[in-house]
Amino acid sequence: MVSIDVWNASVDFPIFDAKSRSMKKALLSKAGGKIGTDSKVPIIEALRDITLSLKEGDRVGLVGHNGAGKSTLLRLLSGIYEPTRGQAEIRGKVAPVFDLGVGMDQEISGYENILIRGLFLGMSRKQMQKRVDDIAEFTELGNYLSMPLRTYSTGMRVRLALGVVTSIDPEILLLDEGIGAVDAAFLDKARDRLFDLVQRSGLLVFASHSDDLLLELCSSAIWMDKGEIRQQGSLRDVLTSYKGKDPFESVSHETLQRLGHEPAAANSQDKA
Ligand SMILES: Nc1ncnc2c1ncn2[C@@H]1O[C@H](COP(=O)(O)OP(=O)(O)OP(=O)(O)O)[C@@H](O)[C@H]1O
Repeated sequence: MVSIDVWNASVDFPIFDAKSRSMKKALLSKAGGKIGTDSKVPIIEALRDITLSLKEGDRVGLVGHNGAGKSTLLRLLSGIYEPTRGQAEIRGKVAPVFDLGVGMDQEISGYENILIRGLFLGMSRKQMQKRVDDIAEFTELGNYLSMPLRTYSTGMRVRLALGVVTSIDPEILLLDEGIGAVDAAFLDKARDRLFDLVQRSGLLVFASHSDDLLLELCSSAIWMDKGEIRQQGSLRDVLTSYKGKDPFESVSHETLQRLGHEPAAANSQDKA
């Protein structure tokens, strides 16, 4: 059974090269996590006293301002970061998709990168070999797939990375917003694959600043604020508190249609 449980977890980052007064002062003036100044070394408290319990079937959106702790929380939930205090227990195989380019090698071909990236995301060699043709077709990269990755444009890299990421079968899928930042035309093409990916993943946590993507992929949400959970609940409730207005008022017409909400009906309270 897939699940993630976190009890009173905190993640601190000591900044060893920020000893001078001016640096401390500069750090103190920045937005983001709290900066402790009790010790000689400034400490950024990226996460403080996080308690949450996620189970199979959960589709959780992570929202919050820049530096609120969303990426750090994703790394804690993936097991990449150990809590400085408290505990985290992760049951299930995690596919962390924080940066589309991670796990790619410049010197090897697109085909070889498909395999390597798939292994990195927890798939077996056999599973990836079965998916190669489908991924190749999706990317529309043709003969380029036999060329080294360093010959690709940025957009071509994104196509390849997105093709691989949307082909995996994750138990726990942790997505950072980068995936929403890809070229709009290609995202349109990738949308169905992304949706299918989320459908077949056991548990999703998705950090994003895009209401449209959150509404399409998530049903509940966590609002992070200065390293703490400020609110947790249904996606619509959390987004309404965070943004100060109902997200259905500003979401695009296309998204409303995809969600099966006509604009006129979307304002009624019983739709969620
Ligand atoms: N490796 C690190 N070393 C030091 N401080 C860090 C590190 N990673 C994150 N932080 C700090 O932790 C806090 C939370 O950062 P995090 O990246 O989790 O925020 P975020 O909510 O994902 O922000 P954004 O929306 O801008 O991506 C910030 O104050 C940031 O400066």
